[in-house]
Amino acid sequence: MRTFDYIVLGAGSGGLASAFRAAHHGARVALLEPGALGGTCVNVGCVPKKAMWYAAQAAEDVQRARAFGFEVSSGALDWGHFVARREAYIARIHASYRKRLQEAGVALIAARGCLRAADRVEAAGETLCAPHVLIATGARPRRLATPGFELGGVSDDFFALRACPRSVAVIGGGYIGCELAGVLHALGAKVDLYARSTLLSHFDAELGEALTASMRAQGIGVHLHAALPDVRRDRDGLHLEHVATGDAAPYEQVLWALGRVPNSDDIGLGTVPLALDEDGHIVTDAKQDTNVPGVHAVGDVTGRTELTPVAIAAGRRLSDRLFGGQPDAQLDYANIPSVVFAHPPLGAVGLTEAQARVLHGDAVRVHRARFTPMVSALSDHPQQSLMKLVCVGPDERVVGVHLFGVGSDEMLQGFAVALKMGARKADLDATVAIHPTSAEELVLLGD
Ligand SMILES: Cc1cc2nc3c(=O)[nH]c(=O)nc-3n(C[C@H](O)[C@H](O)[C@H](O)COP(=O)(O)OP(=O)(O)OC[C@H]3O[C@@H](n4cnc5c(N)ncnc54)[C@H](O)[C@@H]3O)c2cc1C
Ligand SMILES: NC(=O)c1ccc[n+]([C@@H]2O[C@H](COP(=O)([O-])OP(=O)(O)OC[C@H]3O[C@@H](n4cnc5c(N)ncnc54)[C@H](O)[C@@H]3O)[C@@H](O)[C@H]2O)c1
Repeated sequence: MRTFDYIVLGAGSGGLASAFRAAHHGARVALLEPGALGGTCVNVGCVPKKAMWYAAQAAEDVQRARAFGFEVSSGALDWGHFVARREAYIARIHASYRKRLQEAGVALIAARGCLRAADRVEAAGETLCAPHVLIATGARPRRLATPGFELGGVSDDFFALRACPRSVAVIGGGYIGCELAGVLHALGAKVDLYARSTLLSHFDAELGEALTASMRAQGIGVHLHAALPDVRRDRDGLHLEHVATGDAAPYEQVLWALGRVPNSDDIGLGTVPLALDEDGHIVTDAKQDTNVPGVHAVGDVTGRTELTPVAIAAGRRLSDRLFGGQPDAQLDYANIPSVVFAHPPLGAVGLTEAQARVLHGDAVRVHRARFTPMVSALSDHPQQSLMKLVCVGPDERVVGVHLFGVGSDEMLQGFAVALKMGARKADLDATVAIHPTSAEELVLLGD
């Protein structure tokens, strides 16, 4: 039996970050991973998704260049060529992780881990022992028993595509549904998007409305309040049942994007009774501790804001507390910014207007700007931008920043710092604008 200070299940965003930080503090670490290093984000999430988003942006840039007067033709993307580039980039990330783990002295074990006791993990027939065990096993796409589900694919299958499908039905109006619908449309597929309520219903309602209008203006069929369809294959393609289908039907592909389920069902919870919530997430307290002493969890398996930087930050804080002499280290889950890489992108930090009104009633003041960004005006593109500040109280503390439009993805981070520091609307007003940009609208809302 090998003994360590820390055993980490899962080398995704959270597990890797926590393992590196623990090793930095001098802990002897075992890291267990049956799949590719980097987990969801690197292999079937943020990284290949952003690569496809860049390809889609390039397609839009070609259109724009034509509108500007360049003599360029907009041919289709050689999808296979681009995927080879994308995968080469990912292979470099794998190699870099492998090297860094070696340098840090982390014992990487290419096997699935299974809890046998609070301080014991079995992996590839070997028993490992440590006073602290981290579960960072992530999540996987939700699959339903609905008829014909297997005729469609999930986000993992999207990344396995080697050519652009002619027509696609995307089912699910969350992050992944909106992002992949946008990419597929920009790269030449006819796309219909079906959502059971509105798009991005956890975001400020005006952002979802702006995205819906923008997608429709671009030619994506957006079907809101649609029932979950059954899928049937006919000679001419895939048919959806129980919904009024759009122009792109029948479809060459159906893509399900219905959320994710935690990887908590196959890690030995029969022997170590960790508390789960009703969706199977491992319940953790503010310090990432579970109900079983010595067993901790971070990232998607806990269901607490399923984003890479959140898993990383929680994993690092945990190692700082366990091995770095920082007993109070813990992640503040409030005011986490996030971006949806739609076309155009959108992002938000803090409270939506509706949340602020529930909490603060009449003390809420909203400032917004709707405008045509210069790049759209120059190319006669219908794309609009929307920027919205939600403020509270007589001194108008900024409690929400909501952005839709070109550049939002890169613009939000700095405003998230300001919000976290307690910025007032007057602080934004007192900041001199950078001209000509879209970002300047946020400091000119009072003028
Ligand atoms: C299509 C898509 C796009 C996304 N885009 C973004 C984005 O742009 N920005 C963003 O912030 N987030 C994005 N996310 C979310 C982000 O990928 C996740 O929040 C993040 O990867 C979670 O990290 P994690 O460490 O909890 O889990 P994961 O990264 O999923 O890692 C878990 C690891 O555990 C391993 N494992 C499972 N069971 C065991 C076991 N028993 N023993 C050992 N190892 C095990 C798995 O093989 C996996 O490698 C996206 C997700 C998807 C699906
Ligand atoms: N840019 C980013 O940061 C980014 C990108 C992709 C994913 N992610 C993360 O990954 C998570 C998973 O993404 P996602 O888009 O799969 O989840 P999501 O929670 O964002 O959206 C899921 C969608 O599926 C719908 N849905 C769920 N069950 C359904 C059912 N039975 N019938 C009909 N509709 C149903 C929901 O109403 C929702 O619209 C996100 O929550 C996010 O945290 C982040």
